[in-house]
Amino acid sequence: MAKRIDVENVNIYYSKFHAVQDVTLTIEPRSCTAFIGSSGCGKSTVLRTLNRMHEVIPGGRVEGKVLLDGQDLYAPGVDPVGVRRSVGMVFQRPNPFPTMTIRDNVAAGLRLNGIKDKKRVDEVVEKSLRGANLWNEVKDRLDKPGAGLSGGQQQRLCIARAIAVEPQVLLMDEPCSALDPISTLAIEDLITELKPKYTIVIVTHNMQQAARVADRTAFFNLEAQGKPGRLIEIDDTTRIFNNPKERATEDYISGRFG
Ligand SMILES: Nc1ncnc2c1ncn2[C@@H]1O[C@H](COP(=O)(O)OP(=O)(O)OP(=O)(O)O)[C@@H](O)[C@H]1O
Repeated sequence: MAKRIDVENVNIYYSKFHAVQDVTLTIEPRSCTAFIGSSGCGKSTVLRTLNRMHEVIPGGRVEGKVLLDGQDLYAPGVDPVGVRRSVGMVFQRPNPFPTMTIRDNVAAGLRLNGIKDKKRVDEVVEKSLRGANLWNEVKDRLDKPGAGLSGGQQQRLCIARAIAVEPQVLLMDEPCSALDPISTLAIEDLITELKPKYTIVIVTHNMQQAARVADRTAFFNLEAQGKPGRLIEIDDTTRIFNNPKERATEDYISGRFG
């Protein structure tokens, strides 16, 4: 189910602004890769090119290739909606559909995919909520609004919603930044549990978090304000944190910069 992602010579623009320059990297399946780096260096922008969300932004443009198990997501004729189905995304702020029940939040994507049979929908809802470690907390209130859950529960609901459609890749853009430490640990545990089945990419400002959950870490940097962000290096997380190849990475990791 999990797929390998190869990013090849990707340049990313917001209208005329060249936001990210010439990124080439590989993201391995059945593992978690963290994107770290100082504010504005393009981590979220790169993340959004992995499921063609960048082009939803007016003026958003991508050059280069993003291959999912060898298939270019940007090749002519590829349907971006299909791409977003196989490459799911969880955002910084939990964003359940506020008026929908917990059950309907998880089932939303299934219905869009044409799965309407109630028994089947209920099975997938339970499996997804169990997968997101939320089932025991919500099984007696599936018909209550998703907005009534705590922030941490809402974020796990969003993860359940994302995994319900069985994506091959899960992108997470600072998924814990709005959460308290206990909820953050719950999400980190969940990432560790999901890793064997998915390709996970997480943007995080929290270096301890990257060290805890990520097998590989990519460090991005800005040469100067107004210049495009660049990938400095990607390597095993232990290597990035203990023995990086590049001076800029070491400066960032040791807090001398950023
Ligand atoms: N919608 C947008 N329109 C125009 N420029 C944008 C837009 N979103 C981001 N940018 C610019 O692109 C660059 C990269 O932004 P991005 O949000 O990807 O960085 P980041 O590393 O994720 O930052 P942070 O850690 O602060 O979230 C920045 O210069 C930012 O101002």
